[in-house]
Amino acid sequence: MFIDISSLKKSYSSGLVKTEVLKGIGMKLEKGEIGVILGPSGSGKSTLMNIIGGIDSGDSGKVVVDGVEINNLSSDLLTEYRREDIGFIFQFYNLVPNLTVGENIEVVSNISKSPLNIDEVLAAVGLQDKKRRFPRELSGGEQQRVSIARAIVKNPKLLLCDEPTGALDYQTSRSILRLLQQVNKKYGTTILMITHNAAIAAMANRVFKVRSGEIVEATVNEVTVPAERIEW
Ligand SMILES: Nc1ncnc2c1ncn2[C@@H]1O[C@H](COP(=O)(O)OP(=O)(O)OP(=O)(O)O)[C@@H](O)[C@H]1O
Repeated sequence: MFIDISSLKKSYSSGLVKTEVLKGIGMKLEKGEIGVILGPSGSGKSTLMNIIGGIDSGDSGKVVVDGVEINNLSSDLLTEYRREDIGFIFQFYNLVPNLTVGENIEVVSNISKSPLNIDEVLAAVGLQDKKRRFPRELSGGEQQRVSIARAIVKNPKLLLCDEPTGALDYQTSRSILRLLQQVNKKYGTTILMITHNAAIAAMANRVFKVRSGEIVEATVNEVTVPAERIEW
């Protein structure tokens, strides 16, 4: 099992008030699968994903990714895990505004142990002719493609996507989802994606419904739907 989480708990305290955000999460995803996390605002989706990505840590429970218990890693090893193994994609693309498309990808590839070729990655996201543009000269969908290229250039084991289509219109969203599916196929990258949009679940191998810090339903799709055929 590539991701194997059990009894994961996490609370945040402010003053005397303690809020339990994750109340004993259990979740499994196989290598090469696409998983979708669905749930209302504030249910704990981003907290869960941030713990899986080594940005945040759980209070108790086990989080095993590719055989490594990441809750026990030293801070140096956790940094290495985040840098080498995880690609992050967010709703707002977080590109560096004064670097070109090529340079935005290069800064990540430069610090990676076994990066993919930048031009190959740009071609994979359909932006080979935009390498010298700046982010402000691109549409939202194109900027998200750059952020996907930046995430995959390090050839991560796991791609974590937090509402990757949240800021995009319908057609652009579908093309981004299609691209993520293509990345999953081409590079065998395991993908875990948060969304509010239940229709997107059809493209996933596994779907996790989160409510108030608990997984209330985990389903396996025997057949997945190509993103271009999903409608909402
Ligand atoms: N650093 C923090 N300190 C205190 N509370 C936090 C912190 N991060 C998250 N929370 C709280 O934890 C709860 C879950 O937040 P989280 O961002 O994980 O939810 P979410 O399901 O991703 O929501 P959304 O869909 O709106 O992004 C919320 O009530 C939030 O206010």
